[in-house]
Amino acid sequence: MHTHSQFRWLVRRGAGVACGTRHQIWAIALGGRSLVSKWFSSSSRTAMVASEKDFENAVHQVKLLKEDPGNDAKLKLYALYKQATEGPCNVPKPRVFDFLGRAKWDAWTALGSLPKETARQNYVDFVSSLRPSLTSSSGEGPAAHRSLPESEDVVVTSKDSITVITLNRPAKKNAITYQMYQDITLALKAASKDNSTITVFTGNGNYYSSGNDLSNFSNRSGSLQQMYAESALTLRNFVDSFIDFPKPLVALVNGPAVGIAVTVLGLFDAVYASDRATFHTPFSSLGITPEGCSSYTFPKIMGPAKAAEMLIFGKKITAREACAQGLVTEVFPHNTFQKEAWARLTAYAKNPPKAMRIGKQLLRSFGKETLHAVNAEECRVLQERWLSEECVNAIQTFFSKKGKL
Ligand SMILES: CCCCC/C=C/C(=O)SCCNC(=O)CCNC(=O)[C@H](O)C(C)(C)COP(=O)(O)OP(=O)(O)OC[C@H]1O[C@@H](n2cnc3c(N)ncnc32)[C@H](O)[C@@H]1OP(=O)(O)O
Repeated sequence: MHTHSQFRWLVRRGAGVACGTRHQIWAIALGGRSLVSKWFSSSSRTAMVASEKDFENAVHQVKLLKEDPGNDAKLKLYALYKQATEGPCNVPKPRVFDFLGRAKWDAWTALGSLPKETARQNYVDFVSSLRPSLTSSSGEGPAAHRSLPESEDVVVTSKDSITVITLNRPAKKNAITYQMYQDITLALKAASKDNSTITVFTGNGNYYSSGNDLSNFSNRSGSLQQMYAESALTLRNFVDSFIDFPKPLVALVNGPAVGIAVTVLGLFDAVYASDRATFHTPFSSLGITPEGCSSYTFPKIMGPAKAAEMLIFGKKITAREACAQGLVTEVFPHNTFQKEAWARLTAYAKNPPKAMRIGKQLLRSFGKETLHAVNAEECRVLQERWLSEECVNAIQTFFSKKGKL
């Protein structure tokens, strides 16, 4: 049996505007029914119908809000979410002193019999009207020595027309937290629009990354199903941002790489590795399954047998083996790795940026639809695996210090 304390999820930021209970973390000043009616009379005219995916994405975007959008907006989001997912208000009116409950109930009730599809579309439209404040931490424009101001764990800098995204949790071997998935997604979105020519990924310290932070699956209240659904969506958006990245994307693998830090390498345009790097995807021993589109890219890159050895049997390979199998572009001696790799990148970054971008498009765009489908399926399967006894036991074993790789 799983207990909630085993799985309490570490969410550092306010999270779901969409969920009724989470709204209670906001001190909502009373909006009143007339104000609520005004919102909906203006937005219910929309004729388009948002897809489930658009809606899920909008819900996810709201969780990434960097700024409080204000009480009116939060009530509007709440009401539209409830209408889109449950239909017309179906709960009793809260008591008079339950101000917050009343405000929410009023907002939802004011939507009357608005169809679910229309509410979904209005939610998506409204979220996109909030967008400027959603991405404020990773701002666009010239990439002159900027970093994500709120994130110490994912640092974005700029050098010689190259945007560098550095995983910066060396004490934890650059394990990727739930927040870091979101920060990286935002950093890639920003890098795709800034004036850099190439984007580079690397790690600070002796590890490139130990993959998913295994404490992402601990200490969270709420239902497991909801937590895993949110995680699957976050993962899907994270991987989508690699699939869709429009400029040359290069990994500088400075040390061992584990799990998702390895799998997404199949979506990079070049992978330069130190000879101290190793590549390990211990999914089966963790009771989970491949992600990062590796179930598709790895067999294509290295052939099905070598891919199975890594992804199913969890064989750890050296940088030289990874190079021989086509996952790594070139290996450098550790002592000269930074110097040699950066000399190469600085020279490449002087190429005409449009030509590089269009060249990448030609190489990659035809497989994109398949990659998105693979990503969706891998996330769906993982969502089920996270609930499995095999996975729960593996994570417990890691934290009881018996189960190191
Ligand atoms: C939500 C989306 C999910 C996406 C699905 C992704 C799947 C994956 O990525 S699967 C791969 C997950 N990663 C692992 O299983 C690696 C687990 N870590 C280890 O086995 C070892 O830590 C090591 C081999 C990577 C390094 O061993 P060692 O050199 O002996 O260093 P320590 O174990 O002492 O590590 C120092 C410190 O860092 C913590 N830590 C390292 N990796 C992780 C991690 N992945 N998650 C959480 N914490 C990690 C480790 O616990 C130590 O912490 P302290 O004891 O507090 O110092």
